Amino acid sequence: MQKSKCKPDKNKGEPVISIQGLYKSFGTLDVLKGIDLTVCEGENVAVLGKSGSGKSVLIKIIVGLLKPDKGTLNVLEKEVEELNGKELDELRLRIGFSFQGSALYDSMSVFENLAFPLTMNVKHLTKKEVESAVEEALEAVGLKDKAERMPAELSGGQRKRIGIARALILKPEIMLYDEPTAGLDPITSAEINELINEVQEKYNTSSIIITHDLTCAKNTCNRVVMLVEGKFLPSGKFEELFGTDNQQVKDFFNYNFIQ
Ligand SMILES: Nc1ncnc2c1ncn2[C@@H]1O[C@H](COP(=O)(O)OP(=O)(O)OP(=O)(O)O)[C@@H](O)[C@H]1O
Repeated sequence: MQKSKCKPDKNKGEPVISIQGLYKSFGTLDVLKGIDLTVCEGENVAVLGKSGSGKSVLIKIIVGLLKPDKGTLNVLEKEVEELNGKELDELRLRIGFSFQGSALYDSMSVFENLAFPLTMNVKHLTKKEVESAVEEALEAVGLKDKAERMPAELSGGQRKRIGIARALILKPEIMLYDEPTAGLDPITSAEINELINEVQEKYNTSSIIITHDLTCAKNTCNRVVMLVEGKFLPSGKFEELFGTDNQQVKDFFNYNFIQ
């Protein structure tokens, strides 16, 4: 497959996600109707779209959890549809997923939550190596002192941070954030936005950030794409999209509060 070029940011590198002509339907419901998307190394891209527009379906296709009906999908130089189960698992280890609800194991301490994906996926690590990897991930999210806490003892913002630390523990090349600021107050949301930017800088991750939060999109993303009726509107910097004449974009922006 020919890779598309990245233009938006002069500092950004080669494409790490390249999607062309992607279609997905469920029965008579046509969700994705010819999606093209390129995400470059070190780039943060926000995917906006109203509820039910297909953002999660797109993410699931990217990580191989759903098969597209048509189209090509290249992730980290792998043609996803050609991978067998083992190869898909290997690819997924290079992708960090920050879930909307943080998805921590309630019966495990913060330390155990972070150590778990590491010991499951990397063989022959010493106890000391696991401890130092957990410590580094906790430090990256500013919660080094919370290793012994249980998830129930953390605030919503702290749980989000731990969820991000867990996604970072395997040093992913791509981060997928699903509504990273949902349910958080404006100050905590701003802290999470800052953390997303720190992760991008420190780990040089490329990210897709699914969000309804326009402040999050504005403050964390190099580029914004908007999913409308199964297709992406032309992408651009946040300000370009904000200033557009397109009525669907204007409606979306009018309905979503921006600070
Ligand atoms: N496995 C599935 N089987 C049938 N329909 C599905 C399946 N997964 C998603 N859908 C449908 O596809 C559409 C898009 O769903 P999706 O979860 O991607 O929306 P979304 O944009 O992420 O919404 P939200 O912002 O509310 O999370 C919805 O109508 C949903 O019901």
